[in-house]
Amino acid sequence: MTTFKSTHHTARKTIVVKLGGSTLEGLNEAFFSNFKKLQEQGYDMIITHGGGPAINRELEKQQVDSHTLNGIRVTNKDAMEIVQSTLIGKVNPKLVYELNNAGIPSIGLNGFDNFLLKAEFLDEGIYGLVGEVTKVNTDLLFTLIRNGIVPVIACVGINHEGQVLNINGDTVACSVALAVQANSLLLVTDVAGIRIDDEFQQLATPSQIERWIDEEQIYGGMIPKVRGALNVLNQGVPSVQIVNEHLIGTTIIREEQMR
Ligand SMILES: Nc1ncnc2c1ncn2[C@@H]1O[C@H](COP(=O)(O)OP(=O)(O)O)[C@@H](O)[C@H]1O
Ligand SMILES: CC(=O)N[C@@H](CCC(=O)OP(=O)(O)O)C(=O)O
Repeated sequence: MTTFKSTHHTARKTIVVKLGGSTLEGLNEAFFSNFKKLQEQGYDMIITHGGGPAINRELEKQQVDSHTLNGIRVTNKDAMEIVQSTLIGKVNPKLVYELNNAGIPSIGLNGFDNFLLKAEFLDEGIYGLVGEVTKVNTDLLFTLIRNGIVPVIACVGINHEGQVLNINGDTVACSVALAVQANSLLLVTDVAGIRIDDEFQQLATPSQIERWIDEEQIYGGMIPKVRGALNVLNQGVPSVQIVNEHLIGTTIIREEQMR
C-alpha cells in the first residue's frame, strides 16, 4: 500500500481544505469558483469541516450545557449525541449538497465510514468523549480523489471499541493533511487569518505564534488552528494557511523563511 501512496504523490498534488463552522452558514460564489480553479489547476481536493455554531445552537435548544477549553469542546454523553447528529445528520449533507449543486462532485463521510478516522481519547478526564486521530484510511481517500470525487469529512471519529468521539475540526484537517502528505492545507475560517493589534498578519512564524498565544492575542477557536498548523508545517506539509472564503489570510512559515 505504501507503493500506491508514493505513486499517487509523485503524480498528483493534493490540497486539504478545512471549512470552519463559522463559514458554513453562507459559503459564497467566490469560494466555489476558487475551489474549481484549484481543481482545474490539477489539484485533488479533500474537504474536512467543523460545525461549532450549529452544534452550539442545538445544545442550547436541547438545554445541554457545554464549554470549551483552549478551543476544544468538553464533551459528555449528551453533548456527544448532539455533536454526532448535527455534524453527520445536518451540517455534512448540507455542505455536500452545496458542493454538488455547484458542479463539484462530492461525497459525505465521517470517521465511521470504512474506519476513515480511527481515534482514541485525547484525555478523558479533562475533555470527556473527545478524540485525537490515530489513523486515517488514506486508501479510501485516494480511491475517491483518483476518481474525481471530493471527500467531505465530518470531524467525528471512532475508537477501537466502536465508541464515537468528538474531534476538533482543525485537528481532523491536520491529521488528514499529514496522512495524505498534502501539498497544502487551507484552514478556512470567518476571518482573514491571524489578527494582532487590529492587523491581519500575512505571515507568521512558530515563535511569533507561541508569543501571541502567551499574550492571549490568539485565543479560543484560533488556538487549535495555529497549533495544528505548526504541527503540520513541522511534519513536512509545505504550505499551511489560515484564510477566509476568498482564500486571503495568514501563511504560516518556518522561522528561517522570515528573513
Ligand atoms: N488573533 C486572532 N486572530 C483572528 N481571530 C482570532 C484570534 N484569536 C482568536 N480568534 C477567534 O477565532 C475565531 C475563529 O475560530 P472559530 O470560531 O473556531 O472558527 P471556525 O469555526 O472557522 O473553526 C475568530 O472568529 C476569532 O473570534
Ligand atoms: C472536540 C471539539 O472541539 N469538537 C468540535 C467539532 C466541531 C468543530 O471543530 O467546529 P469548528 O470547526 O466550527 O470550530 C465541537 O464540538 O465544536
